[in-house]
This record gives sequence, C-alpha cells and structure tokens, in this order.
Amino acid sequence: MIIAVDGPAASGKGTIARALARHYDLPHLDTGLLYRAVAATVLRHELNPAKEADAVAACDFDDLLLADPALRDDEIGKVASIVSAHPLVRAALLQRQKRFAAQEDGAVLDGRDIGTVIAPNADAKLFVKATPTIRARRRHAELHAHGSSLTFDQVLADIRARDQRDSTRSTAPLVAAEDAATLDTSFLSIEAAVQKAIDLVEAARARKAAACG
Ligand SMILES: Nc1ncnc2c1ncn2[C@@H]1O[C@H](COP(=O)(O)OP(=O)(O)OP(=O)(O)O)[C@@H](O)[C@H]1O
Ligand SMILES: Nc1ccn([C@@H]2O[C@H](COP(=O)(O)O)[C@@H](O)[C@H]2O)c(=O)n1
Repeated sequence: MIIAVDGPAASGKGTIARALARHYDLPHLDTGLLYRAVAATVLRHELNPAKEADAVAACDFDDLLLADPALRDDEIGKVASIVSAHPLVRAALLQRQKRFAAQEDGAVLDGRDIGTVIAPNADAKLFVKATPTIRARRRHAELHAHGSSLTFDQVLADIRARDQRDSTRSTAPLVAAEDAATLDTSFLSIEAAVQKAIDLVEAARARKAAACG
C-alpha cells in the first residue's frame, strides 16, 4: 500500500506520516529532507539558491547529510523552499522518490507533491492542513525547544512566505490532489489527528477494494 501525505509547513504531516508508517509497518520517506539537503549543500558551498544551476549542482549531496539534525533549522527550510521551485532541482530528485514509493511492500511518503506527482496512483492520499497561526505556534514551540531565539512573529512570517512560494511555483506546486482526503489538524491533538488519518486510510482502502469488485 502506498500512502501519500501532503500539506504545508508545520501542518503535522510528518508526525502523521511517521505514525502511519509505524501502524502499517511501512517504510517512510520525509521528502522535505531531500530539498533541505540541497539547501544545506548550497549554503555550505556558498552557492546562490536563486540560481537554478547552483541549486542543481547541490543535488549531488552526500546521503549521510540526510541524518543531520541541523537540516531542521528554520533557515534551511527557507532556502529549501527557494531551491525546490527550480524545475531542474525537482527533476533531479524525482526518480529517487518514485523508486521509494514503488517498493514491493509499499511506502508512506510526505511532502508537497506526493499525491499529485510522485505517487499519483497512491492507495490513500491525505492533505493535512492547519491555520497559519496554529502552525506557527507549533513550529515556534519546536524551534524554541531546540534553542532558537526566533520570535513568534518571525516564525509566522516565514510560514506565510513559504506557503506563498510553495503554492505559487510553476512546477509541482503545493496543492491537494483531487482525490485526497483533507485532514484539518488545527484543533486536534496529535493522537486524535493520527487516529483520524488511520480512519481516512481505511476508508480509502475500502473504497478501492469495493471498486476492484
Ligand atoms: N495535532 C497536533 N497538535 C499539536 N502539535 C502538533 C500536532 N501535529 C504536529 N504537531 C507538532 O507540530 C510540529 C510540526 O509538526 P510536523 O513536523 O509533523 O509538521 P510538518 O508538516 O511535517 O512540517 P514540515 O513540513 O516543516 O516538515 C511538531 O513539533 C509536532 O510535534
Ligand atoms: N515534496 C516536497 C517536499 C518539500 N518541498 C520543499 O522543501 C521545503 C522544506 O520542506 P519541509 O517539509 O521539510 O518543511 C518546503 O517548504 C518545500 O518548498 C517540496 O517542494 N516538495
């Protein structure tokens, strides 16, 4: 079974995708990490994230980088959303994600274009959302716990800028797939959001089984 989980920054999609992977015993890929690794490589080599050729050169990153907790930094998220708008960067990372989705036993992937581009035939598609203020509150608390001194207003401004960039780019913008179920986590605890996600996956599975006769 392939499960696609998409949504904007700090909506809770990673938390839900990890929980679904545990529940169904499937491998999980946080595709945002790939764009963050490109961003970190651009910064490390003092390249220009706005220049497509510079960003493409950074797609050849060392896989060990994916385990680096520094990838979660806010600044890297910001640069990731700049490099991810380049069509050639998306093309460079495409096959790797498609291969992950095509594993024999299935997989859970989370990102921005999983249900639309990476796994359009996924068995279940979720679009996870929450209001910008609630997402900023969660991300601010998370960054604070890791020693960041960013203010709530700075985090909210970053979330809004990322939403704007991610949903208006020409290639693979952040948008719910037509056949995705929307899950608004604004007023749900993590436990309630995960349970709702499992219910939605089960409903999608049942629909698919009924359609197959
Ligand atoms: N339903 C929820 N209620 C409260 N906090 C939540 C909920 N879901 C997730 N969180 C918390 O919000 C923060 C962001 O969640 P998460 O990392 O899952 O979001 P994300 O959409 O994957 O973000 P990103 O796209 O930036 O990777 C985390 O600290 C997480 O523990
Ligand atoms: N499938 C994806 C995943 C991520 N991005 C871009 O990367 C940025 C960082 O992603 P996080 O999920 O780790 O926050 C994000 O803002 C997107 O610009 C993407 O384009 N496609």
